[in-house]
Amino acid sequence: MSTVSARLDSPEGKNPPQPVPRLSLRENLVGLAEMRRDQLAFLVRSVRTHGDIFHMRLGGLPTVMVNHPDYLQHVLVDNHQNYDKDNFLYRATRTVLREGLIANKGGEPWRRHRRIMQPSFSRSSVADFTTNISDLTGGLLRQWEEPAGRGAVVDVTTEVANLALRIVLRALFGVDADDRGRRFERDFLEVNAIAGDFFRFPFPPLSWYSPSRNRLRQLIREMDGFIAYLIDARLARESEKPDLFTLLLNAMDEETGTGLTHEQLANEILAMIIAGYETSSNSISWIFYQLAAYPDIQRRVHDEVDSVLDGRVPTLDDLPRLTYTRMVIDETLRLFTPAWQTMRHAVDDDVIGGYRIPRGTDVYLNLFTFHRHPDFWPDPARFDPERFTPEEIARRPRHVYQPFGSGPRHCLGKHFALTELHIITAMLAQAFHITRPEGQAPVGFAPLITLHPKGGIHLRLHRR
Ligand code: HEM
Repeated sequence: MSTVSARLDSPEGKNPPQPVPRLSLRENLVGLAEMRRDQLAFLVRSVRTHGDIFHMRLGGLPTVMVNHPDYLQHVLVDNHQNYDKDNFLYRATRTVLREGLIANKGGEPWRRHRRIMQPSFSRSSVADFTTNISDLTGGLLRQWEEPAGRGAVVDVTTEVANLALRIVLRALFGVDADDRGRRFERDFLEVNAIAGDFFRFPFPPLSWYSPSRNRLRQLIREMDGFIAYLIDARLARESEKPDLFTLLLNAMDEETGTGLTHEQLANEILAMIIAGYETSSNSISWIFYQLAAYPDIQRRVHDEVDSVLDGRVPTLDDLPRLTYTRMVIDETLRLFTPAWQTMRHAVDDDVIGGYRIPRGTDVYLNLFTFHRHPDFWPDPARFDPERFTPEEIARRPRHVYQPFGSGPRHCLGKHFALTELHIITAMLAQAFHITRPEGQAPVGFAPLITLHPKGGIHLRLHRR
């Protein structure tokens, strides 16, 4: 255990809080260059060298990185009132997502929107979406039969991104994505790359005029155009039952008696779509990749879906019995956490694990390094679904695993996403045996604002 973790043993208040250990000027300068070259390697090396809490310059800006479960619990849950999203990462993200739920700074505007949207994402509401998920997945699997028949390699990442976008649009707003959906995906991937670069090296500012900043503005305009098109399409027809769109449209602020403005509505829709398809589609890509990489694990998933489903399309009631499939999903979300980094801003002075956090500090939480913490995950880089048996889960402190975050700002779409991943993985396993193309180099990470497979995942499908 690192010396920094050991400090947790001394109760706060007994000893005066210490300043957070700082990287030297030289380490920060080397780090700035290394971060641009290979952000993940830099972060992994930094926590290995400096422990669970340290002050560093992230992209040149002062930040405190925390990497211990108790520290994340403190920031996200126990003292969450002291931490909002008025920080470097979310200020940059707000350029795209504006004041939608994910990037919203916090406080009453966030609470009000969360209250409005929460009921549509409860476990029972998600049940209504499952048929859409299995219908749309069935459609993609049918399309894949032809390339599978001739042994072709499929661009899984692109196809699955489109599937996840269509699922979120259909489930939440009742409309289908046409070619505009494909364009939106391409636009957002480019936005994600520009924003990821900016996070590594925040110059020039996003508001400046330079080729990449102009391009960003153009992409945002195109994405806004897509949202306007969706809203118009939705308004043009009656919905049989109240959907999220209707709820948002009719939402009233009890204090002022006013609803969401057109602009706020559009911002929420954009945020929901991006949150809803980007992270899920990356997860599905990585799940497929891991199944192809580990034939024994894939065989166990095949056996499970065959015995539980016996050829049927999975329903919500089947999911609790697809336990091994779920363990594969959980382990994939540990190692390939798509929403891999977040930040908070200390509103007031605080103490984390005996260290002083002055008001105004940006705190960086990185789930990529966190989910590889060697004190909690033996042989952390190894892919091993057995870590998620009920016994193993019970043996670990609860908050060492949080692909969906925790506290009041945890993922609104967690049940939606897990249901989606479970159904899609089970249906894929029913239909295909998947392999990696011969001689394919291992797929690396592209650390954008979300964590992508570099170059996408391409796999060979074989009909079962
Ligand atoms: C595997 C898929 C997903 C993962 C790993 C994921 C992960 C996360 C994480 C870690 C956060 C918290 C970020 C923070 O604390 O700063 C978050 C927030 C959020 N997620 Fe997800 N998410 C996924 C899918 C979804 C889906 C499908 C939706 C909606 C359809 C969604 C909607 C949201 C929203 C609205 C927030 C912001 C909540 C708030 O600030 O109140 N997510 N997600």
